[in-house]
Amino acid sequence: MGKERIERTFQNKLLRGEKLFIPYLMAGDGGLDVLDERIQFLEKCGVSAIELGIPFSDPVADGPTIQKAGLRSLKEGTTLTGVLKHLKKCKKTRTVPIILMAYLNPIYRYGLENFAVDAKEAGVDGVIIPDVPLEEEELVTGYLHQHHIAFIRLVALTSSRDRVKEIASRSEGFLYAVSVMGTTGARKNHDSHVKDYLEMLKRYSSVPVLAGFGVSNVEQARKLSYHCDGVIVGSRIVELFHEDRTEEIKVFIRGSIHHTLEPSHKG
Ligand SMILES: O=P(O)(O)OC[C@@H](O)[C@@H](O)c1c[nH]c2ccccc12
Repeated sequence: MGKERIERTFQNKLLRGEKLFIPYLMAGDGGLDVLDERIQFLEKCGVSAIELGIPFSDPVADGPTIQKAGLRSLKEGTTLTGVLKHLKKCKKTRTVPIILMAYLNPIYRYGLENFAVDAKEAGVDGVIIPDVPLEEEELVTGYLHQHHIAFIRLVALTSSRDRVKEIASRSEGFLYAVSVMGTTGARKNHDSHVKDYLEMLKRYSSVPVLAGFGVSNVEQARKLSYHCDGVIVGSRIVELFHEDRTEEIKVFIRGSIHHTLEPSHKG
């Protein structure tokens, strides 16, 4: 359960020579009824974990695709409470680790301690709260740790080396390497210095490093994964589910994970 489950699952895949792939889903996009079916589909595709977003009215880090999905989900009446209840109901049939992604506001309103208790009960293994900076993280990490939930940290291309070292030394589950400047959303390509950034993170981090933001095809996933442990894909997956193009999701995931001739190097 929790942090250990994420780390064990990832380690097993890496040892088999697979790259990691974490798709992002907006909970409640298409209604909560389709959530379980989508999770099961992604499990069958061989994903390493699923990042499940809680819709929020003011998603500062999100680009247009995820913003729109959030609005659709809010229209369906999705709440954090509803998502946790749903996850709890379907807990037994799931095998893949679940990482909840929420802005601080809904969690704060829920109550930090209640959130940790209920998330644990619902089978949540890790949490990403992008608007909690390093300096404030103790606000949430105490409760999360009590319930063995991983607090997944993000680093940005603009983070200073000292900050990167500090974040990497605290990281648990995996380290989320934000690989573009700006908001979430598909991009044509990544800056050439991203590979140096990923390799630097690999040197400092004791947990797997995954690159996210702007990854929208197999070629990009492979290129980035070559320099780290895998990728996180949001906007493209959200779009393909919305358009019912599930076959393309399968091709994207399978093509991204089974390609490791060389393992990423660790210093
Ligand atoms: O959509 P992209 O560019 O593929 O990026 C992943 C991203 O969507 C997902 O991890 C995410 C969605 N909302 C976020 C907010 C902050 C950090 C990460 C996220």
